[in-house]
Amino acid sequence: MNFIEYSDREILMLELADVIAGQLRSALAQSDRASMSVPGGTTPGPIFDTLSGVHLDWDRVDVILNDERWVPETSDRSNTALLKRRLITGAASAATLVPLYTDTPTPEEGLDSLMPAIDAALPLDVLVLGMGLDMHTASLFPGADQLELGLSDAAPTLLAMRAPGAPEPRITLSAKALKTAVSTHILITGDEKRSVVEKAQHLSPDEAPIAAFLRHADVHWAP
Ligand SMILES: O=C(O)[C@H](O)[C@@H](O)[C@H](O)[C@H](O)COP(=O)(O)O
Repeated sequence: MNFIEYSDREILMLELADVIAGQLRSALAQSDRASMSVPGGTTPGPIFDTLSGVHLDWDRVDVILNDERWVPETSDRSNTALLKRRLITGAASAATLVPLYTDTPTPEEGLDSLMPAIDAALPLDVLVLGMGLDMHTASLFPGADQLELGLSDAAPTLLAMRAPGAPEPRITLSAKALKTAVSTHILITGDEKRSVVEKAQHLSPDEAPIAAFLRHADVHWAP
């Protein structure tokens, strides 16, 4: 992994937003459309705030979550609601948010209707991943029911995922779909996540799913 250390979180978020904007611009210079996949959770909000104000041809950009909790947008656990509030707004409101949730009781029932639009937006130009202290990324959790398939070369683009560490059922892009990205950034903060990512380098993806992405990733860290 290429580990990049910043003096504080504010600088990390501003600089990474700038890098991502540059990579989207280059992709748009070479192609009609560009695509980016981003995590939900608590860490990336400030990057979304900055990116949403950046001027680029957002109407040619597809944005896809890495994963979603199977909850409606009214829930404060909804990653879709987070993106609508903090990324798909301002200048970036012209971007297309490719849905990763539909109103069915289970993610398994939503897969078939969501998959075609995600497939159409692949391969990814830019991938941003988060990481949990249990070494999960996207909803590829250690011990998850579909982890083996989610990490395999035979994986479909999307999978439903249930895991002891996840409070609700999830839907996630597979490692194979996420790895289509030209550029991969892993965004982590705090001392605990730094030691976890260092440890993950020496583990296999079935123990530490983040390890599936480390080799070709820039890992961005601030205390
Ligand atoms: O929906 C999610 O939970 C995410 O996509 C997930 O993979 C997240 O990136 C990590 O859990 C880190 O989350 P924090 O940033 O909240 O620590």
